[in-house]
This record gives sequence, C-alpha cells and structure tokens, in this order.
Amino acid sequence: MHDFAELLDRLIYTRSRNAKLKLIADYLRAVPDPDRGWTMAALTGDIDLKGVKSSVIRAMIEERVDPLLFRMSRDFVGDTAETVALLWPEPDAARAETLPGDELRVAQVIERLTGLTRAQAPDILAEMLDRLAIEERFALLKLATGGLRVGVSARLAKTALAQAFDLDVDAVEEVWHGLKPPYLPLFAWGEGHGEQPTPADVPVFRPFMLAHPLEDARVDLSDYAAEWKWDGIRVQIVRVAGETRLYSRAGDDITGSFPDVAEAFAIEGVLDGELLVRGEGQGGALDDGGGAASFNALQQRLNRKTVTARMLRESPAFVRCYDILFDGAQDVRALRWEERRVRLERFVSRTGSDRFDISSLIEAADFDALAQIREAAREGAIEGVMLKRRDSAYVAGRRVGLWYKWKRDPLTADCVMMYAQRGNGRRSSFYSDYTFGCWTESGELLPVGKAYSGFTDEELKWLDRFVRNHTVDRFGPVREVEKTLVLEVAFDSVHDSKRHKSGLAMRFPRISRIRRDKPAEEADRIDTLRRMIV
Ligand SMILES: Nc1ncnc2c1ncn2[C@@H]1O[C@H](COP(=O)(O)OP(=O)(O)OP(=O)(O)O)[C@@H](O)[C@H]1O
Repeated sequence: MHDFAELLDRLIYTRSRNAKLKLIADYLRAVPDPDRGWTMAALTGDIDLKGVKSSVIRAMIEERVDPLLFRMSRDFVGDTAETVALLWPEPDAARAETLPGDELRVAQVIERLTGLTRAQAPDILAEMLDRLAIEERFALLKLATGGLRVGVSARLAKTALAQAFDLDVDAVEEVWHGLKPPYLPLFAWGEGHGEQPTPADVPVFRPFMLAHPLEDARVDLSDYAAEWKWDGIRVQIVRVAGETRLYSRAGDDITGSFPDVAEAFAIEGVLDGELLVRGEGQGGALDDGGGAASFNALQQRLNRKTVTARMLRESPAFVRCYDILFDGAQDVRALRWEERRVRLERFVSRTGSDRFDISSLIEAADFDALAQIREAAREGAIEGVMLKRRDSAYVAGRRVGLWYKWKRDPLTADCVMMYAQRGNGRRSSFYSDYTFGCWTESGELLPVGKAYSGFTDEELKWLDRFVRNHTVDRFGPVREVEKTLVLEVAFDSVHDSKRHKSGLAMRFPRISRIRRDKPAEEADRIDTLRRMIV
C-alpha cells in the first residue's frame, strides 16, 4: 500500500496535467502486477466499491477513537477519512500478535473491499487499519468510502498508461473494455511480452467521435454535411458473434434498459446513433423517419433498472443512426465520412426493423440558409445542428475541424430568486445555488428551477451578499430570500415535471443575467413558460 498511498498523496498536491501523467506513468512502470492493475481500476472507477457508509465509520470510531476528540478534529481537518486515519491508534501488543506480519498490498485491499458486506465492514476495515501506516490508512479509507477524488479522470489514467508503455491511447481505450482488472494482458502487451489483446470476438465498446462547439465560426457546406442534433442519448450498438450490446456515451452497458432495441438488431456490425423514444401523439412531427418524443420521455426509461412491459409498449425506443464503425467484421473507421454514410444507409435498410432509422441530412443552399433552418426548428427532439467534415475518418475523441455542434440559441425567462444554498468545494462559503420562480395567474410565486452557474466571480460575490442581506427565513442550510431580485435564466427546454410545485422544470438552466433593473412583479409568468413546451 505504500506506493499507492504515496501516489495518491502526490496526485492531490499536483495541479499540472503533465505532472499527473508522469506520476502515474512512473508508478505503473515501477509497481508489479497485479497491484498496478488494481490501481488503474481504482483511478478509472472501473471497480464497484460500494462505499462504506459513514455509519460504519462512526461505529468503528466509537470503538477505537475518542468520539469527542474525533468531532473536534474533524471540524479542523475537514474530512472524515483523513480524520480517522490520523486518530486511529496503534494496535496494542495483544492485538498486534493476532495480525498477519506480511505487508498489505493494494491488490489485496481492493479485492477485499469489493466483496465487503455491511456486517463484515467494521472488523475487516479495523484489521486493515491496524496493519497500515498513517498515510496508507488514509488511502484505504478513501478507497473504502468510494471516491479517490485526486483530480484524475479515467481518460487521464489511460493516457498515463499509454505513455508508460509507449502505446497509443485510443488502442488502450479499445482493449480496455474487453478486459477486467487487473488487466494482465494489457500490461504484458505494454511490456512487450504479450500480444495486443483483441476485442474481435466480444462485443466491446469503441470510444466515440465527439464534437466541438461551432461558436462564431462559419463553415463551407461543400466541405461539411449538416444533420440535426437529436436530443436523445448517444448509443453505440455492437453486434458480434450473435450477441448485441448497447453502450452509452460513457461506455456503460445499457442493454438491460433497452431490450426492445437490442433484440431488433440482428446484423453483425457497430453503429453510432442517438437513442430516442417515440412519444405519444408525436409520430410524424418530423418528416424523416417518424417523430421522436422530447428528452423528458426518454428519461422515464433511462433510469430504470428493470423495464416493465407497459414502458416497452408506451415508450418504444429506437435508434436514429448517424455513423458506422464496423460493417460486418470489417473496421470501416478509416473510410471517409461520405463512404461510411453510403455503408450506413445500406446497413440500416438491411436491418428490416423500424427500431432503426437514419439521421437525415439537412439540405441547405449555403451557411446562411442553414442558420435560418436551424432557428426555425422547434421540434422537441431537436437540439440544434451537427456539422461533419465530409472527408474525415471516424476518430475517437474531439478533434478540431471534424465534427461541430451548433446548438439552437437557448430560451430565456425572467425569474425571481426565492431560495439560496451554499455551493460545494471552492464555493462552500458562498450562497451560490439559487432556486427561482415565476408568477401564477393569481400572483403567487412558484419555483420553476434551480441554477448554480452562468455568473462571474464578481457576480457571485454580489449574489452572495444579496442573499445574506435579504434573508427572511432559514430552513436548515436553505435561506429564503426577499422576493425582489430578477434573474434572467437561460435554458435549453422546458417540460412538465412533478419536481416543482409549478409543474414545470427547465433543462440545463443557468443564470444569464442579473436584472437589477427589473421589478420583481414584471418577471415572467408560468403560462409564458408553459407555452415554450414543445
Ligand atoms: N446527428 C448527430 N450526430 C452526432 N451526434 C449527435 C447527433 N445528434 C445528436 N448528437 C449528440 O450530440 C453529441 C455531440 O456533442 P459532443 O460530441 O460534444 O458530445 P457531448 O459532450 O455528449 O455533448 P452535448 O452534451 O452537447 O450533447 C453527441 O454525443 C450525441 O449524443
């Protein structure tokens, strides 16, 4: 555990991406299997550490640490895991006798934590804490409480691994999903005494091609094809050796939530597209391939572990396909977009199922005409326009100049601030999360959303002061404020929701302006928002 604890400690105090990469790469070269593989699993979040509940930690503390001392120190240290690590007493001689003498390795620690039940947790954690030095205890408790929080993303960890062994990061990404921790074949390949692991006979995820925002740029439509940006969820459909799997944007396997789509996909290959549901009464709203319901309808299906027969009947899912990565067993990612598009059309028509259609191309004479078409599109399932370079290969990640997303201008409404809460982390001393409302017909203010972004640091200070000086009541951490401040809120769409008393909720709300000039009575009415539902 020593090297692992030292790595975490250094990562916490390192800001620079390059320095982080080097720390992890050096570690991976120096530490043997299977420890380095388990460390990668911890850094990438590839293991299911359930997270030991704080009640378990509290019970352990009561047995071994003075509770009063713990409470005082916790306020000072600010982190439960760190406080326990600091205060954990050395085992007494009798206890020390019962402990195994050998060093506890990170692989053992993680393996034991992944199988941990609630009842076993206090004894097993106490035994491990007794065997570790102080910095290592901190590392153990971070693992046990389910979050390393050392500022390393899965992608950064994989990039470090690629650098450590001089591999291509996208190749690492690709084999990664076919392997399980501690990824022994991957390290063997990296060190040159093993073949590149092949994902050919398992339906694995391939990293998605992503887009840059278009911002104020213009493109020439003879170089770029335009498509609608559908407001669903990104999906990769993979079929190999008679097995179909669906993967989300993050590479999670979501086949279980969409069995209707998976069952309908019977041809070998890998497609990229947007998962949508057909909403009631929305069929035919668009003239290409039938209508799609807005994101809200899709969300009903997204978060369910088990899908009921009723959901399958009322909200059938389908995929609007926009790219092809494998045509049968043939990898077509290196082909130009135009050629892939021809293959895609052929592939989709061969599926013979209405669960798959093609994201049609937008015909526009030139860029200005496209801009007009984009502004006029108000269908719920359309979020804007995508622009794709006609001659580009399918490459993982975000590359300048290949794919652009050009979202529709956001909607805005003038709302009145109602409640405020403190933020997290750097913002924990500021009232930075605001709930705001709009007026009903009868002059009552009802909440319609909550936002905590869109303002500058200066504005945040101003808003924080406003909250503190205009508090009328407090409920735990929440302050109710005088209903006088108008906030202009930008949002992507609005939909029916039970979350707020107003019956409405906004998608991606952010504060676009503080309207000190506008009297609260003149803020928008709920009816006005309701009319924006598509
Ligand atoms: N026709 C389309 N072609 C490509 N992507 C599309 C299309 N329609 C909708 N999308 C969605 O747009 C996203 C493109 O933006 P980006 O690559 O930046 O991903 P993102 O980070 O998920 O973006 P966002 O949150 O803006 O949708 C894709 O991930 C995909 O889900």
